[in-house]
Amino acid sequence: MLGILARSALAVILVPSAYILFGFVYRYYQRSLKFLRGPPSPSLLFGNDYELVHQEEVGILENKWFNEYGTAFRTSSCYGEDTLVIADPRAIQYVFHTSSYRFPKSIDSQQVTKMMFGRGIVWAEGEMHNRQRKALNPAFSASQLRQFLDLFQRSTTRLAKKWKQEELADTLDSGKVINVTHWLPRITLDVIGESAFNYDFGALDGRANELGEIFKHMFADSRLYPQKPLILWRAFRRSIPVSLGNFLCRFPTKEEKRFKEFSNASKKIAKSVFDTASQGTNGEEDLKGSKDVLSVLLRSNMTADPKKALDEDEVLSQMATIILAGHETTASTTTWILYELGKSLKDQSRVYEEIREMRDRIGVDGEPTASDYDSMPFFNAVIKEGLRLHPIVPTLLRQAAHEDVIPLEFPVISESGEEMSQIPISKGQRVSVSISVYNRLTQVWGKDANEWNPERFFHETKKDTTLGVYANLMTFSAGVRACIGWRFALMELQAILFGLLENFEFSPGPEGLDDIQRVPAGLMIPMKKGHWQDGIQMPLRVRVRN
Ligand code: HEM
Repeated sequence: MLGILARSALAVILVPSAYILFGFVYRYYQRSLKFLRGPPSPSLLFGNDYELVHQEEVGILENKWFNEYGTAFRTSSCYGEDTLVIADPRAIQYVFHTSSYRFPKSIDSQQVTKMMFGRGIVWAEGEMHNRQRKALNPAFSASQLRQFLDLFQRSTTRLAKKWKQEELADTLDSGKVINVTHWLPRITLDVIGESAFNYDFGALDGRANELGEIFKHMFADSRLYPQKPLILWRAFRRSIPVSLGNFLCRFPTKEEKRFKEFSNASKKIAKSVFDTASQGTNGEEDLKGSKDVLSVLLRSNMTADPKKALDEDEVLSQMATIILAGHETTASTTTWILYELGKSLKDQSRVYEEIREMRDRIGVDGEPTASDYDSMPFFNAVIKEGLRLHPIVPTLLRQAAHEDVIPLEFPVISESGEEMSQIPISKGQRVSVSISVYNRLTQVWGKDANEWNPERFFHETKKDTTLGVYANLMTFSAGVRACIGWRFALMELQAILFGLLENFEFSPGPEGLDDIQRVPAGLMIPMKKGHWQDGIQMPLRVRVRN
């Protein structure tokens, strides 16, 4: 009996150890990028992974390494795996535009996105992704989005009113320091509730709701500075056969349970709206007047070839996806733009001048149209510059579906001193695409690429390689799975920024803004140096304009 137990225990220890050892050897010889230069690996077990996810601010290490090794280099990952890190424009164009689905998301990204969003568009790959994207496209067309403009403007007016009546009532002249990250996600959550499925989260009114509670600090609590065992566990799950790794995802870690809770809660809300919408007796007729994303999706689903229509779980997963992808992203981007304008009062005044001119043109009670916003040159240059310097998804992970050769615009020097203008990779190679570094490449954006300078968009030179969906930036990603909501986000940013900057002036509080850090938590979130226990922070002095 003891013999059987001892042998079983030995097997439990030996089989995974042998597997890990085999993985080390296999990866070392088969998927090696040792011909490329890169930083030394500080640990056999963790490679550079631990220091990368524990850096104080997003991109510090990557920037240092790009300066040292060029726009493509190698880092070591857990268990001896090599990762190819790229910020080279042609390489990114090849991976995202040219190769279509040949560089799917890495296994670990897929595992985490499934926990967060279910079987929705962010998780789907290949043909399934193509089918889901086609079903969602009509809901994000330019004409459809123009109908949301009034919602963006109404919500901004409500926030401005709230600040004037509650936060700033007794401080009309001097203003008051407000943590804007407390407010902006509330307005974007309300906007996404109404635009995605005609649902009132009541976040701006401070109404408690299950989703809001789960979401509070979700990224900071679950993705910020993961402990060593968690890093090893995730790396183990991605390096075993996919079906086994996916099976292990049924036993989520404490952090991952938050993602699952979020996904379940948002699907629960979407389900009630979905049931009401799909129980209408007249089907398509009942949905005709509704312009929210869910109604448009259900309408296109009813007319689609049944083989291509989305099933109920897929529809609900899209809603969970849109709630998350569509609210925190826009709120954070607005936060970073206000931060930059708080530091550069000269630029803020210039934007305000444009707003005043627009106000004179449209009258006191008028609201700008989409083309009015687009006609404000400096205002839009500020938005582009904010998106460039602060891409809130700083890195995307991909994995080669086949053996391949990635071309480079800026050749790199190999370990043996040769110039390389392309990089051969094996099937399964992990590729980490650094959006934050590409967006600051001096070769693309000029010598002052690390500085805030919206003017650069007035003197743009033709780029050798064009990328992304907007302003040659990678902030909304690129290619077949670029952000489907980029036009939505842009219009929402324009409406919120116009409304807030017309009513308020933003400046640094007494403690200044030097301590604000861009903390890596999957998304790039602002926190105060030495005050991480206080959560997400962007304290700005807000003064009502006379
Ligand atoms: C400033 C705001 C935003 C930024 C910076 C942003 C950024 C991104 C990025 C980088 C991706 C690619 C993710 C990946 O490949 O893993 C993405 C995808 C996506 N985004 Fe956005 N996003 C923003 C706003 C929005 C909004 C407002 C919505 C919806 C209302 C939205 C919906 C989506 C969806 C559904 C995808 C998945 C697309 C696909 O895989 O085909 N995003 N976004």
